[in-house]
This record gives sequence, C-alpha cells and structure tokens, in this order.
Amino acid sequence: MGPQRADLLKKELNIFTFRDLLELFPYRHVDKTRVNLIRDLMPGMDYVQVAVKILRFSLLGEGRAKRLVAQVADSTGTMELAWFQGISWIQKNLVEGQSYLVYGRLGFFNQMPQIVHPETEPWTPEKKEGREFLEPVYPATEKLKTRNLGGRQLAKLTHALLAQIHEKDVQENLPDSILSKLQLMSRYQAFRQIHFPSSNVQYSAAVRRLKLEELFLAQLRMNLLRSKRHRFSKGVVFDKVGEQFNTFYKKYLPFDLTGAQKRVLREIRNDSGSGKQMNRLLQGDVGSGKTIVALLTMLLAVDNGYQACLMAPTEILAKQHFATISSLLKEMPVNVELLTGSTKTSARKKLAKSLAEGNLEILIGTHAVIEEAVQFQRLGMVIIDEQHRFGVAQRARLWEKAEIPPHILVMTATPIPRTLAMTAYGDLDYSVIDELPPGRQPITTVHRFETQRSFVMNFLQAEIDKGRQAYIIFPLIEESDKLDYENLYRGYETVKTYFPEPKYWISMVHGRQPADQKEQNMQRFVTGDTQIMVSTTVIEVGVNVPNASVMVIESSEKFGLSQLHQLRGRVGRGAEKSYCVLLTGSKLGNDARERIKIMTSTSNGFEIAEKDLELRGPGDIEGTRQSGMLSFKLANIVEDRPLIEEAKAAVAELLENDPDLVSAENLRLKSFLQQQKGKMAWSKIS
Ligand SMILES: Nc1ncnc2c1ncn2[C@@H]1O[C@H](COP(=O)(O)OP(=O)(O)OP(=O)(O)O)[C@@H](O)[C@H]1O
Repeated sequence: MGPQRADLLKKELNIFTFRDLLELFPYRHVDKTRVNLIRDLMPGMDYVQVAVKILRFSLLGEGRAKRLVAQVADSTGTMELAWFQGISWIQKNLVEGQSYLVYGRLGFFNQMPQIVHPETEPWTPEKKEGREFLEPVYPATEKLKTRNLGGRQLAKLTHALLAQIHEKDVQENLPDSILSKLQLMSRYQAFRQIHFPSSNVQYSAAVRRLKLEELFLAQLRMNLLRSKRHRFSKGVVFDKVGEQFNTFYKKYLPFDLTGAQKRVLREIRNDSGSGKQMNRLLQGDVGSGKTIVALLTMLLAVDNGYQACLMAPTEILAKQHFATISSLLKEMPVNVELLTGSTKTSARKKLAKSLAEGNLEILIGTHAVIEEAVQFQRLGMVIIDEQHRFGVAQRARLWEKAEIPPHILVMTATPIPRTLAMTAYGDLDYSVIDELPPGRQPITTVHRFETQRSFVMNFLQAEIDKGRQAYIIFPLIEESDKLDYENLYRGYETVKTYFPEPKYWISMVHGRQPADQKEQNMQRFVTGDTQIMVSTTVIEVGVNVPNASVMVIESSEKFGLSQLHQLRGRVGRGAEKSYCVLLTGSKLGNDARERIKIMTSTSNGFEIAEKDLELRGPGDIEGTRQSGMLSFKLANIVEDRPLIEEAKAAVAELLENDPDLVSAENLRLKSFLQQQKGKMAWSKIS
C-alpha cells in the first residue's frame, strides 16, 4: 500500500499497524458462497447472487428516470439489471455476451426479477460455485469509500494480510489454562475466523473468544490497579473513633442509623484505618441517607486531627448540605464553612486563612473548593457528592492538596447496575446503602394524560390544602433552548390560574436565574413560605424537603428512566404518603410507554437502572460515557452479561493463584498487558 492510502487509513480509522487492521472487525458478513438460480428467485429474498450472461443492454427513460438496463439469463430464466448512475462506466466495463457473477438486493419490476446497482465480477461457467468464503463487511467512512478504500478494499487488504501470516505471528495473550478451561480457540484462529469464517459455528466461536479476551483483559487490568493501590498507595491513618464522633453519635444524631448505614460506616472506618488510601464509591438510592454517613465520616477525620471537605455538584446542593450539616453540628465545637463561586472575596480570604492554619475543620462547597488558592493544612478526607458531575481530572487535582493523598469517598444516588459498576468503577471499592430509613411509605406513581390536567390539579389542591407541598417539573433538555423556557413560563402561568395568590404561593427555579434569586426561591419553598415549586430539572439531585409529598412531571415522556427516578426521589422523604404523577401527551412511542410502565411499577432504583441499561444501552448511562471504560470493540455490556460473568470468574481464579502474574504460564499475559499500556499511552499523545 502506498503512503497516501496508508495515511488515509491512519486518519480515518486509526489503523497504524497490521494488528490494527486485524482488529478492525467486520460488522456483518454477506453470504456469496451460494449461487441462486433465476427460476428460484422469489419476492422477499433480500440479497441474492446469480451467475448470468449479459444478453443485451438498452438505454431507457429521460432525465432522472434515465437508466441502463441489461437483460441477463442463466440456464433457468431471464432477469434484469439496472443502473441509474455510473452508466458510462458500466457500458465501458461490462460486455454483452460475457458472463458475470452478480450480487445485490432483489426487487421485482413488472414481475420481472431485477437488481438495481448490483456488484459484478467476471465469471467463467466452469466455476460452478460462488466465493469460497463469507465476505466481511467493514465500517468504512465516506471519505474512504470515495478514495477507493471502501469496505471491499478493506476486505481485500485483510484477506491479503491473513494469507501472509501464520500462527506464530499472532501472539497468544491468554494463558493455556484459561484457553482450555473456557474452551477458546487460539487468537490467531479467532482473527482468521472473525474475518473470513469457514462456517457459522466457527464465526461464533471466534466472536466469543475475542469478546471474552476483551472482557477478561479489562477486568484483569481493573483488578490489578485496585490491588496495586491497596498495596502501595500510602494513606493517612484514622486509627481512632474519638470525642467528636462519639459525642455526636450519642447526643445529636436525630435518628438511629439503618443497618446499611452502619455497615457502610464500618467499611469506611476499616479503609481509613488501614494505612492505605481509601477510594470508595458509595451508592445509595435516592433518600437512603447518605448525608449522615458523610457527616460521620468527616467527624472521623476531625477526631484524627485532619480536615475534611465535602463537594457538591451545584451551588444549591452545597448550600443545602451546609445548612443540614451546620445545624446538626450547632452544639458541637467543630467549625464548618461554605465555599462556592459566589462567596465574596473578603470571606474567601478569611476562609483560606483559617483553612491554612488548620482552624477550620470542615469545608463544604462546590468545585470552587479545588481551586488552587485553597490550601488545607491537613486535608485527610474528601467526599464528592454525585460523582458524575465531577471529571476524573478534577478529582485528580485533590491529590495535589496534600502530601499524602486524602481518602476519597464518592457518593452517588444514580444507581449503577452491578455489571456496569464492576466494569466502569472496578478500580474503586464499592459500598451500597440498600435500605431505606424506617417509616417511609412507598410513593404511589400514576400516569395521566395532559387532557386530564384539571383532575390532577384538583388532586394537587387537595393535598396542598392538607398542608403538603408540591413540585411541578418541566423538561428542559437544553439549558439554552428558548422553546423550553417558553414552555416553562407558560406552564408557570397556567399553574398560577389554578393556584391564585394570596391563598397559594409559588416558587420558580431554573438554570438561567442568577444564583441569589434561585437560592431565594428555593429557600422560600424549603421554609414552607411557598407551597408549590415550579422547576426545571435543576431540582434533580439531592434537594431535601420532607414536607413535599406530591410531584407532577410534565411531558414526562421526554425524560429518561434514571432521570425520572431521580426526580421522583424528591418526594417520599418524610412521613406523609407521597404521590408522583407522570403527565404525558396522548401519543406515546414504544420506548416512552415502556419507561412509564416501569416507573409506575417499581421504585427500586437498582431495578430501574437495570431496565434503563436494557432500553438505552451503556452509552447513555450518565457518567459512564466519559469513563471510556465501557467502549469495547466487540463485547456489549448488556447482551454479553454471561460472558462478563465468565470473564470475571476466570480473572478471580487467575489472581487467586498468581496475584502478581509471575508464573511462567502467565508471563505472556503480563507482557501483553505491558505492551498495551505502552500502546494506550502512545495513542493518547498522538
Ligand atoms: N437512619 C435514618 N432514619 C431516619 N431518617 C433518616 C435516616 N437517615 C437519613 N434520614 C433522613 O432521610 C432523608 C434523606 O436523607 P439524605 O438527604 O441523606 O438522602 P440522600 O441519600 O442524600 O438522598 P438523595 O441522593 O436523594 O439526596 C433526610 O431527611 C434524612 O434526615
């Protein structure tokens, strides 16, 4: 291949080496091994291949209907081929009286079998059969197609490459024990068979081998990372549970902890006392009580002479955490401060000083906390709420804030299905609060059409008149979308007509408001001055108003499952019976109907997350997209769960027997991983 085409392959498909070419997998195969007879052609056959002689060409039609038609025949009948484009090329290259192998999608025109724009190649009648292999189809880009490097040429290249290499050229990377245990074909065979399968059975075996390899290596890498961290990363040691923790626990804790909360605290204490750095993901469904776990964890740091900080994704949430935590700690000799983007410079300076001097024990804030000017004296514990809003890079900056890296606890209310968590966050340790505080009543969720709006409003009114509060949520897909805002304002006006002042008061909150206005409206709802909160999804995470017991979600067909679940989690946080009404238009697509059905039938976040994964695939699960961990070449995290389990078991067994991969049998695996590491780092730079 000349330098120009090689360059194109690099630019368009990231193909630099022979191996890259082998790893460009076909997304399907076409079966050109069989030759159909014309008399057997029937409507509904889709793609067919025939071996025919061209009887005569005729040029028909005018303008856009202008076409070249060839009458062709085999020994069993006649049919037509037609071209609307590239006519002169065809006239030059196909010859009357010659035989061709013709492949394409079968149609019928005036009851005559016809193929429009067929693929053709010269054919001699001695060749009874078609090709000897299934032809692979590759994902070529438009640019490649126009430069004569389309799918067919890629197939030719791969075919030529495979003809030149042998078993010894494609190093096996999996240990023999795994190959025989999982009954996998060799890597070399797998590459051959995935491109040019000798049968369907062989093809499936090749795909299975390569998928398992991907999953096995990904999980192995995660496991090695984690155990490396466990063994080598030094962390600050919290070896005691001291006065602040105990005093708070005995005197000021407003309720008994649930079993799950206690368990998670134990896990955190074990980690942070071990001398290793903690890196833990804490998942808890909406309303499961993560805040108190965060607070007790921070007190643990304080008792051991360290500072702690809690970061939230939005200003509203940071303030809410600050309000909750400072009020819980108001009788305690522990200093807590708030730092957000809107903290005034003078306050900021004061705060920075007391942080640096070590007088301030707990800092709560938005990502303003990780700005360079903020220096802690002894930062020992960082808690990040709602991790998916923080980038990995932002997390890494925390390391620079202390000599020994602080412990990190990442809290998320987005339940991540187990398979995903395992694959995407496999390098973090993992805790779950899988139990709701006692006394919660299940939320009743119903679906209503917009035409039933006045019934819904009447219901809302009855609840409000009982002293409850309500949310009305409008979809806002794009914060910048003007139309969405118009809907919101119109909606607000409509709500007002049902709930006139001064009997009722309404707060409105959305992403475009100045921070102080947003805060003020929010605060009025929190304190109960307003009974209704009209809001966009800025309310989605973490807002805690236990007296709010009804939520109406407008145009709920526009939301994804996880988001609906998050939103609904804003109600049902107190002792009152809570309701969620999903309003939709009258026409619903299948997916939307399915989502509504799931929402009305379960309130278990983990169950919903599983369904969401099935409906949307992993690409859309929040927070996993950037992680890059889930972009497998072949494996699919939803469909290939059994393979994921197989790979996981194999990794566990391997590491149990040889945790450092030092045995002779595992050396090739180890060196393969090291090569890969080099390759990955390199491709990032380029
Ligand atoms: N063990 C408990 N017993 C009784 N109530 C509790 C318990 N733990 C937490 N709560 C209360 O439950 C409510 C929800 O707790 P919290 O705000 O911590 O939830 P969360 O896990 O942060 O949920 P979200 O992610 O939805 O914000 C709060 O009002 C809190 O005071």
